[in-house]
Amino acid sequence: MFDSKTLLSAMASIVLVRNITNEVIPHEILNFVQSGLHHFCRQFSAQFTIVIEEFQGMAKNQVFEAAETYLGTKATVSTERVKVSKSHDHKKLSFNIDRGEEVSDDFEGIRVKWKLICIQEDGSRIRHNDMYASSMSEIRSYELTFHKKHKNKIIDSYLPYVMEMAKQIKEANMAIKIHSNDYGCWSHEPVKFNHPMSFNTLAIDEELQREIMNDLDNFVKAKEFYRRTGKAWQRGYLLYGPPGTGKSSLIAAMANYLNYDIYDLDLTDVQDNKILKQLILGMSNRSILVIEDIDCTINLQNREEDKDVVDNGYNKVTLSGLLNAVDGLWSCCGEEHIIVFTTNHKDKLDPALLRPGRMDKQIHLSYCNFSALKQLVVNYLCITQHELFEEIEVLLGEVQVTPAEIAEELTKDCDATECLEDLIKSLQAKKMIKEDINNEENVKEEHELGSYEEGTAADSDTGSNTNT
Ligand SMILES: Nc1ncnc2c1ncn2[C@@H]1O[C@H](COP(=O)(O)OP(=O)(O)OP(=O)(O)O)[C@@H](O)[C@H]1O
Repeated sequence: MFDSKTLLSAMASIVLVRNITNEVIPHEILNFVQSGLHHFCRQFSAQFTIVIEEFQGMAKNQVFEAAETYLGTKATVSTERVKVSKSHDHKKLSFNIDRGEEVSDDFEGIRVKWKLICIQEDGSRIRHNDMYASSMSEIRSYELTFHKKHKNKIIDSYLPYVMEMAKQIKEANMAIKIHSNDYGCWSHEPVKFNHPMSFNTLAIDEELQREIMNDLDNFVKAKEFYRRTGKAWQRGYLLYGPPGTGKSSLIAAMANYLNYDIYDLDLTDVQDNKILKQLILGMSNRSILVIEDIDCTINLQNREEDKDVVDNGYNKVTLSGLLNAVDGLWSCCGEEHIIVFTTNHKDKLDPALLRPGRMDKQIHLSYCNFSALKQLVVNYLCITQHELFEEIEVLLGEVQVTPAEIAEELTKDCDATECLEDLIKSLQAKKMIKEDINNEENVKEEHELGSYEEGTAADSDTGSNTNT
């Protein structure tokens, strides 16, 4: 056996020979010999390697980007070293494999190996502990290695799978943004959408909630359906109901559920139809266009008035312009668009806006029922049961109260019982007002009826007199 001295001197000799070789033999010749050797060995190898470089000319290689994202989810499992980062735009931490690290993955029973290779422009490899390697001059690539016999499967199925998975991971990790329009274009710096409303906290009828969620699920999966039927991949929703019944809250829950950006369009700030079209074209895929209080938006009530609108030179967006932008030829330029109109007065809208195909789903958000109340109590008071529930349920059947009004009562700074007692008092007060109004109306009706009867009695008296 070797003693440690012999071993040390052997290693020192190897290093010396390597250094001398590196210095005496020019770099180009060394590279040539190395690659020749690799080529020779590859002929006898059962392995096949695909190289995925970071850049394709000046442009980023999308396969590299996808691999980077996809491998981030594998890195924490199968490597000993990972890089971690988080950008402002991301919801969660991102993991990446480090230089020279290897990650294995299994696809339909095939084992593949990924390795991140970093090479400096002079051709030397950078390892993860190369502290002084300049990142500016490094050329990165992934090597994907697997058994030769799986070549077709990896190219035809595995790589597309990696691309698709990366897309999904990216979309799920992107923070939602809310965009607003200003001077004819979307703001350059959209705001991070931090609205916490979700379908778990939204207080609406359970059945309605299930229906909406199913509708959204089906929409997201329906790419092939829209392609087959020749329709733009978009869906229109009309949310209508009194103020404070949760129209904006539902939009927030939809955006959070789908992880879609929101484009909040203020039509009063859009100068004409052309700009409106540009704004809609400027939306990204997988997003929700929101036009709130459509009934209050000037000049949109009636298509007949379009001519006057153009003439008055003030706000030139017309109903036809809006309808064209939303479902005309240009609407097909984007994908996965949801368009939401809200109104407190559905009856004021032009029927053209409501026709099937434009507003695929019309959702009535109404006053609070008992199931919605229970959700609000869970949200605000963190309780699911209370002895006062029975009384509240009866009162909710007798008065109309919006979720917003109830939320206000439940956010008062007191304990659960006090809050519910206050809520009962406010419901009783509403009930009394309603009864007073009803009484007044009854008295008025009786009075009118009395006058009418007196009048007809007088008429018939006169009539009989005349007849006689
Ligand atoms: N269905 C609901 N579930 C939970 N909270 C609700 C609901 N409806 C209203 N709220 C509460 O009331 C507030 C106002 O509701 P929201 O803005 O969603 O109503 P809206 O119907 O859009 O009103 P408006 O027509 O005035 O725009 C919300 O911030 C939320 O706190």
